[in-house]
Amino acid sequence: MLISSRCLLGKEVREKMFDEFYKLFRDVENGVNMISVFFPYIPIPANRRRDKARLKLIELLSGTVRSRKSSPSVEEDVLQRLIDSKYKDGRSTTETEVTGMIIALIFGGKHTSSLASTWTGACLLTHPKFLAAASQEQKEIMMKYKDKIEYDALLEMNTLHNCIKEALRLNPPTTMLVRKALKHFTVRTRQGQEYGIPKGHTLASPIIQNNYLPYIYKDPEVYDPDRFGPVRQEDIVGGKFSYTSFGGGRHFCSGDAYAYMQVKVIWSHLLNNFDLKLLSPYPKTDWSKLIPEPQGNMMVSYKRRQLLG
Ligand code: HEM
Repeated sequence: MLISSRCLLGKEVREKMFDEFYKLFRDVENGVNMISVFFPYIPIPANRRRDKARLKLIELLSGTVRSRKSSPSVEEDVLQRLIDSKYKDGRSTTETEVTGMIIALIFGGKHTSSLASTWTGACLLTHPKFLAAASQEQKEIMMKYKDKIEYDALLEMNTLHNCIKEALRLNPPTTMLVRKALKHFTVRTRQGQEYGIPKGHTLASPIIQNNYLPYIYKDPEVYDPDRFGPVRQEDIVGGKFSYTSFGGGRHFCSGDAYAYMQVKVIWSHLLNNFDLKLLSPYPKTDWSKLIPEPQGNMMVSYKRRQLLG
């Protein structure tokens, strides 16, 4: 959330109202659960808190957007980009639109990225071979970049990238891709069966099943980041929609590069500065959550090494 608040929300939120924003955002998150997907306005306490918090968030962000719009200074963040954006017909974005988009971006990106970090940790700390490979890569890159985690350094972290990607294959934060058929079409399976999809029907594609297909991923249950390495490239060999943790097609996640960046910053810092050990077993998944997360607490012991930048 701290990273998001810097890059997406801007310095006003980060410097003046981070705690308040964070608390309100948590109330919004807690109001988005399985019940609220089916009954979004059912009058339960979580939904009441969610709606109250959303109104307050809008008030906070609108104030920031208004003062930016009337100020000559220009900030370097997503909030500013949205404020300065124009539609094809030349119309500027409104306060309400910018505020809504910022809340949607934080919503789409915060929980997913923090879970990606958690699952990456759970996978790395239970797979010494890949933990060693990721740590070795950090040593080499930090030596090259003189202990600074810079943008270019992050782009070179291919081993860590694949470790994150594989953690997300096994534990995708989004479970389903849902689409409405705008026209009738036919789907043919690998076995040659055909299914007609009538216009107007809703289709759900379960990411968790796509990511475990045995004809695409060798030993799909196994955590094996090397499957994405230059030799095997299982997701590319498997075809266009083989890896769907970030969706696919027109609505492919627009924050995927940013998400990898955030998780790499976190794990690069941890791998370089701490000796970590997972004390609890590899967590089970809590499927009751809209965005499935590790069940219970993950206990990690840490020993600080010499602190790098
Ligand atoms: C590990 C982290 C993330 C995962 C696993 C993830 C996953 C996804 C998935 C599966 C979709 C497609 C949804 C669909 O097709 O129905 C999606 C869309 C989207 N994501 Fe992410 N996401 C992540 C991080 C982020 C971040 C950090 C941002 C922005 C800051 C973001 C912004 C978006 C947006 C705006 C869309 C909608 C794109 C569209 O409809 O055109 N995501 N994401």
